[in-house]
Amino acid sequence: MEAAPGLSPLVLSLRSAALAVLLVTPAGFLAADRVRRWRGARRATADLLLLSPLVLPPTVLGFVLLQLLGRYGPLGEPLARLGLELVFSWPATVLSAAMAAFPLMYRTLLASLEQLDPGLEGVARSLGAGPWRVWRRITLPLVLPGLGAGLSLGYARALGEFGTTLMLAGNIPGRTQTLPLAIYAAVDAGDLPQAWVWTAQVLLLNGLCLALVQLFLLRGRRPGLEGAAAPESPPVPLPPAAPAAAALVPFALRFDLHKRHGAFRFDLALDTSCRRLAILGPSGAGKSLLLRLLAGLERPSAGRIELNGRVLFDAARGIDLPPERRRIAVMPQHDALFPHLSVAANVAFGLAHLPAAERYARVAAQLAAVGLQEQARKYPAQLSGGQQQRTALARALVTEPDLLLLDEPLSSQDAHRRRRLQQLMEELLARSGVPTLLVTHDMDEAYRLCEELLVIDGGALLRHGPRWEVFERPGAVAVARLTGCKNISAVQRLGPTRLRAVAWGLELVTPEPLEAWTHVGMRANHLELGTAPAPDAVHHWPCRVVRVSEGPLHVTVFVVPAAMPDGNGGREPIQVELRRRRWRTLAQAAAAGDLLLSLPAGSLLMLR
Ligand SMILES: Nc1ncnc2c1ncn2[C@@H]1O[C@H](COP(=O)(O)OP(=O)(O)OP(=O)(O)O)[C@@H](O)[C@H]1O
Repeated sequence: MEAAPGLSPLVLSLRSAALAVLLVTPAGFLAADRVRRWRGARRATADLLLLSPLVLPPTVLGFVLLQLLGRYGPLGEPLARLGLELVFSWPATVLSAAMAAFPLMYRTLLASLEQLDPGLEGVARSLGAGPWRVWRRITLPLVLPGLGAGLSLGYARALGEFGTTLMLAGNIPGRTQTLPLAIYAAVDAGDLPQAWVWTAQVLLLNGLCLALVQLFLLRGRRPGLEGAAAPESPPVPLPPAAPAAAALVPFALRFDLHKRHGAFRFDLALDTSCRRLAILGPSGAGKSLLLRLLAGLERPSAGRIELNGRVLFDAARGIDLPPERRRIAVMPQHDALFPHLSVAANVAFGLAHLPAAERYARVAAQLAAVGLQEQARKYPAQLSGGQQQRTALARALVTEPDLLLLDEPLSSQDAHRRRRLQQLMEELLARSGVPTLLVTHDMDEAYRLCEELLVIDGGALLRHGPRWEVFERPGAVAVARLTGCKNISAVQRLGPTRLRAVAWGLELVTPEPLEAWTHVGMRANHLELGTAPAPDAVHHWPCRVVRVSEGPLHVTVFVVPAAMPDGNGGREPIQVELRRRRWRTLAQAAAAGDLLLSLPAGSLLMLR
């Protein structure tokens, strides 16, 4: 344990600081990785404790350590019995330096870890990577610049440690006299030239460390990967569709999930064999939470998940397969591509278990399927938004998962790109036959891409059924609204099949007895405007236009029944959606007040 007498302060300092940062690196990593997942009081307390060596006077820290580790201290005594005496020996200089370096290492790593896209690690797990591989291939490379900066800062701080070292290790020349102590001793002895020699060494070393910090911080910005984003490439010509082999494999998803997040309760059960299911719901309904629970990225408090007969989770039987064993791929809202890996490496990430030749062939085929062969060597930051989405889709599909979870995959795209990506997605999903759960706010997307709709709100099921049925018979006001019905009114019962729609002051005859219905709805694009009643109209009313909102293709016309006074008596206007061309032919009649509003047969939604 004892250093050979006569070691120079420079060597002693370099050694203590190096051993100190070696000690605090894993500790700082573990602490930062743990604390980044905490919030609130737990987080604040941990931060306070872990950063305290930074703010406590070093002599106070040294004194406390001396009391703990001294020969008669609560830790020193058992150590002494083992023949280990820490105080006033060179290991005490290492410990003192470690106390100084730890908070800087911890803080720098925490900042780096918090800058990581939280979706990356989850996506990597869902692609079959275990926690260790995720750490090695994703987390570590991405926090490497932060780690480098933390090491340099910690080393610089450890080199300069004085107060704690003096208290705990003493100032023993050749054994515990590090550079700061040597400067103090030289000044004390009036040997200023010697003090300057040591000072120059400290300044040089610290300067080097700080230069390294800057270098690492610059590397953290990865200028090499931030080339100009590519312009959107032309539409992808897909080869003729081959029959989807995977579509022949029967699909069955059964779950009954329960989870609480504070006041939010999630209780949802489903049994489906539909290969394309869209999940609709307002913001905060629990859509993303459902995907996280299914993928194993969050643990339900109770329940069961069964996919194609495989039990993925069963709280009662203590089964909880980790995400990498569920064969459920996730594509989150913001594609979560691994920024330090090329397009090809991103796509290959989930194929690590395959021999290189097969992996290469599968990646090449998948890149061709999404039209990205030319971009294989590029990094995500060099791609356009649409290309990034295609890469994320390719990365998920290439693993041939049993289930693909798409969380608003196109929400960040502009309208033009969105339509093209939608088409591509429709083709790819049909061709691959991979069963898909799609979370979306876009009704059109849900209808085009999926066969069944699941409507949820407040963590509970509102409606589940084939898409046409949910659209045509939504049943509940919330479902009608969520599926885009813009005209909804409470009703007043006038007879078994007669009612007044209160919001519009209109009398209506219903196709079925009123029963428990409390509201009616009329979809804007089902209603018709014209100078004569529509041929299949069950109701028509003279109406007056109160406002027109023009889109590039469609026009929303707000009308009120003509009989109503100006200002429509506080009643709501009815929205009618028409193609622009059709509206142009009606403009004159609208100006003359000759318009009729028609409700075609079968268009009245009965709601409760
Ligand atoms: N880790 C968490 N801690 C606390 N609350 C959470 C957590 N995860 C989800 N919640 C709560 O659960 C509810 C559902 O969240 P979720 O993200 O699933 O909504 P969503 O339907 O996907 O909404 P959006 O459409 O806006 O993405 C929200 O009220 C949210 O505050």
